[in-house]
Amino acid sequence: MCKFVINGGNKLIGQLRIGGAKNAVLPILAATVLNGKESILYDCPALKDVDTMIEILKSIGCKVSFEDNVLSVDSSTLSSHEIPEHLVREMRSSIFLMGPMLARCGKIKISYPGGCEIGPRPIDLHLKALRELGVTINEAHGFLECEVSDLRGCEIQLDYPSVGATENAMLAAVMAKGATKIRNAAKEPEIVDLQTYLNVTGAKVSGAGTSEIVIEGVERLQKAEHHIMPDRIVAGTFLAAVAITGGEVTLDNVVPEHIQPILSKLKESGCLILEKERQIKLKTPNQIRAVDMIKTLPYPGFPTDMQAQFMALMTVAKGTSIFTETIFENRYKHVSELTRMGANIKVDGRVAVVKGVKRLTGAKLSAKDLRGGAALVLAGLAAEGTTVVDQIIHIERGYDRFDKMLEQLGAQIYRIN
Ligand SMILES: CC(=O)N[C@H]1[C@@H](OP(=O)(O)OP(=O)(O)OC[C@H]2O[C@@H](n3ccc(=O)[nH]c3=O)[C@H](O)[C@@H]2O)O[C@H](CO)[C@@H](O)[C@@H]1O
Ligand SMILES: C=C(OP(=O)(O)O)C(=O)O
Repeated sequence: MCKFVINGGNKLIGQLRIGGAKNAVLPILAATVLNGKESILYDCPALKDVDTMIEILKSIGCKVSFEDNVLSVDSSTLSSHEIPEHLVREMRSSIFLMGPMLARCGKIKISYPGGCEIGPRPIDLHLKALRELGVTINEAHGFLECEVSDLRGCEIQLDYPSVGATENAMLAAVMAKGATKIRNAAKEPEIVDLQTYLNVTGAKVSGAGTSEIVIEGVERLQKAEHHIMPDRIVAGTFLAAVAITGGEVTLDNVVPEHIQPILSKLKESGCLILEKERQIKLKTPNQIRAVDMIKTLPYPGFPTDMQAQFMALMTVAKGTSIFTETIFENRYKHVSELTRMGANIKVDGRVAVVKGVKRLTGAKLSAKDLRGGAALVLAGLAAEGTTVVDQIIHIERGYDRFDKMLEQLGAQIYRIN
């Protein structure tokens, strides 16, 4: 079992380049099935989830190569519509294969997806959208067997702006007969990145980034090259990591507009932020102040994927902060671990009250999920003494060379196999 060992107390100072976004590359990788040709993706992060998606693509006959953050997929050799269960169970994002496989082959057999334990994650909205496009879905023994002879454009009203359901519906509709309109669509920047990739292949998608997306079905798609957008959650995580240590940083390859809700809370906590076109500078004040309300919401609200890391920061802030997690039911698994370091946090249902303490102390901890695990590393960077975080397999689902990037800023962190 791999672990991070962190000797806390070093201020993080320096400059970093942020890589491509996990939540953009995963649906785009699934989308590469659609064109039946080559797709070349630049700035792909080397993540466990990306490896899993590559394994899935290979298992259904695609040719894939991945070197120096350039990923190439040739889906002309696609030969199977059955996605191996052990791979599907490794991550939630395997569900993104549904839309593209139905569009390309008219069928898919897939098990229910796995992923981090952050509360129930139903897929009813995905299935409802696919059914509206004409798909027949049989659910039995933990598997979904889906078939469609002709996908037909339709109007889809999402009951909730689910990121994944919006993307799956877009992917299925790209080659449907006629036009599809998705109402109450999620507005996350990663959906705009998916639209950009799809349109490079010749799809006709518009409206991503707003709550209404329109897809005019096309008959065939071309080969494509695309640069994956920068990871806004990785950027936010490094800003919080620097702030918790009282440091100073310049981040390159970030889109300030994508992380406004995070920047706004960092400013409230006293951090000085300077924004340029694709760069952010952060300087920490002598004492971080508590931010009274952090409520997670769909984009452009405060991202649930930054709740844990921001909570780590608030454990050493002056004053009391209140978190409300509105997206996932059980996304406070980092709390019991932070408490072992001396943090003062009380959870009642979806609300967590964090009273800042003077210092955290190093402890032996376990990462229970991706962002919660990253939050423990952040706390370890600020703590007195040594912190050991095990189960880092969760962290490595979403952070490419997390230890090396932190080390580049002056952290004392070691990865032990
Ligand atoms: C790969 C990826 O992009 N993952 C992100 C995506 O996950 P994901 O696409 O799974 O998140 P959704 O937006 O779908 O989920 C939001 C909420 O809707 C619920 N829901 C979702 C689908 C459904 O069919 N039924 C249903 O009830 C979920 O349980 C959750 O409570 O958005 C989340 C919310 O910003 C992020 O935390 C994840 O990092
Ligand atoms: C929950 C997350 O991802 P996923 O949807 O891939 O599990 C995340 O990125 O924080």
